[in-house]
Amino acid sequence: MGSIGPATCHHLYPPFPSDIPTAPLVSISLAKLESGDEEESNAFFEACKNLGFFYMNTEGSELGDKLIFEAEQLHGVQQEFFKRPNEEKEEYAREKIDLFFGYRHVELNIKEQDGRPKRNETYNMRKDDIVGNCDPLPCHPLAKENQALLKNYVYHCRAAINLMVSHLESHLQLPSGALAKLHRIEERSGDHVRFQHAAIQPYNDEIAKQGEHTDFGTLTILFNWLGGLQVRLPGTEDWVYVKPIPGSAVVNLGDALVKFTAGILRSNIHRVVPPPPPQDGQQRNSLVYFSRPEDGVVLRRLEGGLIDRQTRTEKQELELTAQEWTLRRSVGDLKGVYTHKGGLELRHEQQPVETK
Ligand SMILES: O=C(O)CCC(=O)C(=O)O
Ligand SMILES: [Fe+2]
Repeated sequence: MGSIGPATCHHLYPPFPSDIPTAPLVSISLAKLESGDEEESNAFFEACKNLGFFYMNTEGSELGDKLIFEAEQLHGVQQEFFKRPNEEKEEYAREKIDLFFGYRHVELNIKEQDGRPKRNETYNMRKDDIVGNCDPLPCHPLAKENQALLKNYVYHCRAAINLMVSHLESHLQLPSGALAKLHRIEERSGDHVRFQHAAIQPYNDEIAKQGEHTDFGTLTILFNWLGGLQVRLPGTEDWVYVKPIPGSAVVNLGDALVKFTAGILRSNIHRVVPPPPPQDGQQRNSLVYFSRPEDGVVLRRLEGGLIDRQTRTEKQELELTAQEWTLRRSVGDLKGVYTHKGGLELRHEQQPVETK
């Protein structure tokens, strides 16, 4: 026991404060899920129903070690990427290459030392390009140079996701493969790796509100080196920080799993705000793997197992394919928050700046 996993660079940043309330995420051991540990699997399912967020502790798992090692490497790549001149990054702007994949920035009302507006930035890299499912979109040279790393990272994230999906199938008493067959890696989907960058900025209520969201897809694997992620605790209006833990990823569930399970599982509302002091003088980068059902999969309740015991609502929900759902949620008419029980809560005032 107590084997030392790959080194992380959390210690290079000021520490996360010890005197603020934090979100009560349970920690689920990847190694125990891999070995089929029943108690751990139950704890995992409870977390998926109750908060929709948990830590995935990678300790003692070979797959986990690979994920940590690669996430640290990609963290270095993203830091280098965001330092590149704006004009260079903008060559891969989503406006130029794709509605959803590519580089995007949002200018803030505050300026860098050189007088240019500060920006929050994202770079979405499509899984299908990385694993070779289609003709790739143009991509930044740094992504090209790190193609092998990105590919390994995608496969390892997907291995962890497939494992979690198989535990979900068994708890939901669905036939083995019922969810997995909607998420085949060789099929086109909205899965992507995202580099994310937030400039040093003061807390702004308006911006914080605009960023409130649920993720659209299946499972999200997130690596954070600084605080800033907040979840709203179920049944309250309280936003609390998620403390980054070296050696653990944060995993959260997306809307697709809520739809498939008629609300058994939870995609919890969350947002990103500036890191809490003493981390507030730092630029913040996070690394996200979003998994989504295959493009053609219609998002609606599945048949069978525990799902059949869920009440059927009168309200006719829109039945869209995963691809339509993502586009309409991100750049179309369905922006807002998908709630656990109540369906889509539209927020028309929300800018299409944060796509999940
Ligand atoms: O940066 C983070 O910590 C979370 C990002 C997030 O929630 C998202 O991109 O959907
Ligand atoms: Fe998110």
